[in-house]
Amino acid sequence: MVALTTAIGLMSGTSMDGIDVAVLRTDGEAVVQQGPSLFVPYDDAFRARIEAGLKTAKTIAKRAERPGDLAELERDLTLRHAQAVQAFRTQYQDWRAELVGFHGQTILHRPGEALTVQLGDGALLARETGLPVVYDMRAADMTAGGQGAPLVPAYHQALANSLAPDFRAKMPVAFVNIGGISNVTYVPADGDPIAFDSGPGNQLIDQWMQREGDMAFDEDGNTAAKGSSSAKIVGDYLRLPFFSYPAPKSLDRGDFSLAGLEGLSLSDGARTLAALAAEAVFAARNHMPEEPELWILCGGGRKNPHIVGDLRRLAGTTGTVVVAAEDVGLDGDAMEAEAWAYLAVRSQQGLPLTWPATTGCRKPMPGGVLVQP
Ligand SMILES: Nc1ncnc2c1ncn2[C@@H]1O[C@H](COP(=O)(O)OP(=O)(O)OP(=O)(O)O)[C@@H](O)[C@H]1O
Ligand SMILES: CC(=O)N[C@H]1[C@@H]2OC[C@@H](O2)[C@@H](O)[C@@H]1O[C@H](C)C(=O)O
Repeated sequence: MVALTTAIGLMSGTSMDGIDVAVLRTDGEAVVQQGPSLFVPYDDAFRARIEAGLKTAKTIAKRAERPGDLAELERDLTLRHAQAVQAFRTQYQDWRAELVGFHGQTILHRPGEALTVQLGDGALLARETGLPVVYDMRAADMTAGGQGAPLVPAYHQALANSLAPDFRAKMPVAFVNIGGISNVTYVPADGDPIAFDSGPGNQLIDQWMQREGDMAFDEDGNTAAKGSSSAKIVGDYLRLPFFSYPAPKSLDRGDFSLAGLEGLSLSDGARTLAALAAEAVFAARNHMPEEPELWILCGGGRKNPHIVGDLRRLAGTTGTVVVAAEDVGLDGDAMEAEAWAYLAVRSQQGLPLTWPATTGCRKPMPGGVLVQP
């Protein structure tokens, strides 16, 4: 009989809006059973501390350095994750977790310098929760020449293989995570997935709404609904060198900016950036060997009807179909946290987390650091 591990996954993404918690029971190969999930938001003050931490992090030259108040921020962030685990276990007592997969918070990502920094103290989390913790899952990939991101493709591949027969018949499929940054995973019928970061997701929209409208994000695309998009500005973004770099490739949060939108109204800016998010995802097909038959959307951007509508229109021009994760029986909010649970189990078993075609590593790479409580 296959041994199953029940693992909790914890993700604090580039949107810096809070902690996603999910639980999974798996053998590290096929997904066996997804459990419940929980989102624990950060308060505004803590979010502002992370934002400030991103600036401080720019001075980091070696990944263990914690200049300024980053050590204190790392401790507080870890304690918040411990509280999130506690809240989750109290709410879902039937799911007795044996392991935690801890992503932490990326504060710096410079793949060209083999430098990626995630705040998150695995040993402290293990002590606080009393559970073994796997963390620091990006570093090993970088030592093997990889981008250190994205890591979710291993899980996307397992999900693709567990789709209902109707959807499996649609291989190749592309999973699209529209978070702060968007990343795509192309899963062929046979062979390893191809993956890379595809461009800005919600991050520029969020920055625009915060700067111009004093709102955290464009909820349900309500602001964009009053505006129209500028094809010229979208085109200018798409001509930036990133889009023609070969895959695999990955992005840091600071790699795209709002420069170029000056003078636009709040609603025109929101609409233009939604169009950009959709075009950037669609442009990912330029790096795929075949047209995916199905695009499966996850992450917060699937709730912006303009991003989804534009992507549907674009996909329609190639006869391909766009669905939300929920349409194929998956949870588009919990998927990243689930992935961290899945990757933790793979890490514990010494299985690869990344492949040459997902991050550019020289050979399939295991990764992650296991700490006992
Ligand atoms: N109802 C909604 N309408 C429009 N946009 C939404 C909605 N809900 C969430 N979003 C967008 O989704 C973002 C959060 O997405 P998500 O949680 O997938 O990001 P993340 O996991 O932090 O990012 P990443 O995957 O890059 O690490 C929010 O910042 C917001 O821009
Ligand atoms: C360095 C880092 O944290 N990258 C994140 C970020 O957010 C989306 C995209 O950029 C992806 O590369 C990655 O997260 C996902 C979850 C991943 O590693 O698969």
